[in-house]
Amino acid sequence: MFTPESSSVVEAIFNECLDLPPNFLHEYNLDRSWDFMVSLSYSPATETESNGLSEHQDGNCFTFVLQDDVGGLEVLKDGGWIPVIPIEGSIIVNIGDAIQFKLVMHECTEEEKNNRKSVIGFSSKNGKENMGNRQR
Ligand SMILES: O=C(O)CCC(=O)C(=O)O
Ligand SMILES: [Fe+2]
Repeated sequence: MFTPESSSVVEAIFNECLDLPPNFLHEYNLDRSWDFMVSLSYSPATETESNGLSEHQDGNCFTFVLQDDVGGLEVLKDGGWIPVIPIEGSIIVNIGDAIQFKLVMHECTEEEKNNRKSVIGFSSKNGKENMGNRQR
C-alpha cells in the first residue's frame, strides 16, 4: 500500500491539482530514504484512561493511513471535529506540513469497546525541520 510508486502517484495527482510545474513535487522530495511506516493499536478507552492520539498535523509530505473498521480518526474543519468514516481496507491520504498547501489538523480518539488498528506510511522529506511539527 505504501511504496515509492504509490507516493509518486499521489505526488503526481497533487502536482497537477495544484497546477505546479511538471514534476515539481517529485523533485521536491527525491530522497525516499526518509519514508517510514508505523503500525498503531489503540486500546479501548476506559472511564479514566485514554491513549488516543491528540490533535496534531503531520510534519511530512503525505501520510497514508490504512485503517480498519473501527472509528476514531477525526479531522478539524471549520472549528469542528469531523469523524472519518472507517472503511476497512481503505487508505486515507493526508497532506503533511512539508507540502504547506492545506494544514490538516487531526486526532485519533478511542472507542469504548473496540480496539482500533492502523498502519501508517509517511512519505517524508529530508531534513529534521520538516519532522519537527509532528506532535504526539
Ligand atoms: O491511526 C490513525 O488513524 C491516524 C494516525 C496519525 O494520525 C499519525 O500517526 O500521525
Ligand atoms: Fe497524523
